Amino acid sequence: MTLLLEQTSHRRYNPLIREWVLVSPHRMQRPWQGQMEKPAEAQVSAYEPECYLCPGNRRANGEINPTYAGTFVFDNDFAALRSDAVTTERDIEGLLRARGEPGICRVICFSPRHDLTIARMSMSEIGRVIGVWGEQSDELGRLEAINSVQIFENRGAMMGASNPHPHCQIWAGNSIPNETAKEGAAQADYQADHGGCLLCRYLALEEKLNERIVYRNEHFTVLVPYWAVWPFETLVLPRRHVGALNELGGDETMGLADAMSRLAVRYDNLFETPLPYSMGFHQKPTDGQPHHAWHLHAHYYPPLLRSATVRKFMVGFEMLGSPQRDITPESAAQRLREMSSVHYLDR
Ligand SMILES: O=C1CCN([C@@H]2O[C@H](COP(=O)(O)O)[C@@H](O)[C@H]2O)C(=O)N1
Repeated sequence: MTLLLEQTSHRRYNPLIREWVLVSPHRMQRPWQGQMEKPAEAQVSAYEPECYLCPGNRRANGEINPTYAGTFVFDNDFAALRSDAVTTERDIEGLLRARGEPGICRVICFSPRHDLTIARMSMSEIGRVIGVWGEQSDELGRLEAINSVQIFENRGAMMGASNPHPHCQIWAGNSIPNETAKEGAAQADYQADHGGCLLCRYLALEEKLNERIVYRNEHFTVLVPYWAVWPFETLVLPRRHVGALNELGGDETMGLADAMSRLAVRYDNLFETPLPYSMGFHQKPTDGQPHHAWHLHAHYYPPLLRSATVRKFMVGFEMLGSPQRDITPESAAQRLREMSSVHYLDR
C-alpha cells in the first residue's frame, strides 16, 4: 500500500521565511525517559506583596509602581536596547562586522491582578491591552531612530517569563530583526511575483481547505500553519489586509481580543495547565516605507508536546539541520478545535 506523502517523513515549506520543516508523523510513540517539566501552577492570589509588577510595589530599581487600575507601561529597568547606543559601524575584512543598536524596551502589565492571564481576562480588558499595543507601536514607531516595534509575551517560567504577573514586552529598535526582515522580504517578493498578498492568499486557501483552522470570527482567523514547527504552534491572521495594530478598527480590535481569548482558553485546556508559550506580533517596519505587502499577524510558539510535563526541544538536528516536528499540523489543529471553550478552572 503506497503511503501518502503526509503519512511518512516529509518536508514542508514555510513561504514566510522561505525555509523547510521536517515532519515525522510516525514518531509520537517513541518512549520518553528524558526531562520532565514542572507543570506551571495557576496563580491564585490577586496581589503578591513581593511581585515587581503588582500595583504599589517597589521594582528592583527602587521605583514604586503606581496603584494602577488598568494597564501599566514602564521603561524596562534592565533594557536589552539602550537609546544612547551609538550607530557607528565596525567592519574588519567584511568578516568581523558590528554596529550600534539603539532602541527602547518597555514592559506592559495587562492588569493589576497578579492571578489573571489572557485566558482569564474579559473581552474589554483584552481589548484595552490591544489598544495600548497600538498606542505604544504608534508612539515608538514615530521616533526617528525606531524602525521596528516588536511586541511579545513570554508566558510561563518554561518560556523564560521572569514573573507570572500578566505582562508583555516591547523591544523597539533601529534595525529590522532577522525574522521580521525575512518575512518582509518574502511578502514583498510574493507581491512583486504574484501581484497579491502572500498571507491574504494563504488565508483564503486555508479557509477553503478547512484542515488546519482552529477558530475564526468575522475579523480574525486562528490556524495551525501548514509549516508549523512547534507542536501546537498557531498563526493569528486578520482577514483584512492590514499592516499594523494601530490600523485596526474598533470591531477588529474586539475581534482580535475574541480570537486571543478563545485560543488561550483552548491552549490551557489542552493539558489542563496554564500553557507556556512565547507569542508576538509581526507588524510592518516603522522606517517610513509603505510596506504595502505586509500583512499583520501573530505567532504563538508553545513548547509542550505530549503533556504538561513533556516539552519539545529544538536541539540536535533542529540546530544543525532544520526544525522538525512529530505530530502533524492537521492533528494539532484538530486537538485544539476539540478543546472546550470553557476554561478548565471554570468547570
Ligand atoms: O523590577 C523590575 C522587574 C522586571 N523588569 C523587567 O520586566 C521584564 C519581564 O519580562 P519577562 O517576564 O518576559 O522576562 C524583564 O525584561 C525585566 O527586565 C523590570 O524592568 N523591573
